[in-house]
Amino acid sequence: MAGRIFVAIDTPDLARALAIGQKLRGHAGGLKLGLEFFCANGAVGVREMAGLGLPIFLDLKLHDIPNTVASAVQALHGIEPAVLTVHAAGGRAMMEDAKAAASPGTKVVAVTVLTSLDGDDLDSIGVAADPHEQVARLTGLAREAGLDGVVCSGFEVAAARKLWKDGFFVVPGVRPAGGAIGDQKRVMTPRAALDAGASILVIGRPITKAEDPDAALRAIAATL
Ligand SMILES: O=c1ccn([C@@H]2O[C@H](COP(=O)(O)O)[C@@H](O)[C@H]2O)c(=O)[nH]1
Repeated sequence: MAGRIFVAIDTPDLARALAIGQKLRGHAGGLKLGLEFFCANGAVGVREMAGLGLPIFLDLKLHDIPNTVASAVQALHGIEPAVLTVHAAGGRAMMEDAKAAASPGTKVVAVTVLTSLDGDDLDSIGVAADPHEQVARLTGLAREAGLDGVVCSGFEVAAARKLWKDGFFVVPGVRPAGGAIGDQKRVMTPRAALDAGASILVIGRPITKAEDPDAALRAIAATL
């Protein structure tokens, strides 16, 4: 079950990222690298992390006009991550072009509603739907665009999977029972998120900020 945990290595420091990745390589299902890491280290840093031998999830959350996103995805061909994110709010054409530009071995998944947002946040940016409705809407759009799956919270994943039985569902906003939530708002435990239908879990700080990240990962895996 630990193989379904992708650890978010959110640091601009390549040496630190490599050190954490090295500690986790025996138990993590993969490593997720985001904007913080990519802005500091680029493709060269991603290749170094890939050298640890774990699948790489490149969480760039691309969101721009279709041509720009497709060109950015094309520019990643030397990396070929296992998973790449775009924002579903970029629209159907953007998602179609992102998928068409990706390497065949890369799953392209769409972020629906960030797990750091709740209904009030959606309201404040002019989205009348609640997170549940908005995730369902964007999941349908991502499916129509030919993507491989979506990113959503554990609260929406069961309904999203009903809409897309063979979709790939990435669930961040995951915390062990009683763990600090930080900036996340729609949070679920790892066990509950898998039971609800997550394909993989993304977990960052509860593991990377622990004194012993591998022990923290194994403790979470033991709850699955
Ligand atoms: O809706 C989303 C999409 C992506 N993320 C990313 O997942 C990790 C979560 O890290 P934690 O430390 O476990 O909170 C982080 O890299 C986010 O960029 C997300 O949280 N929610």
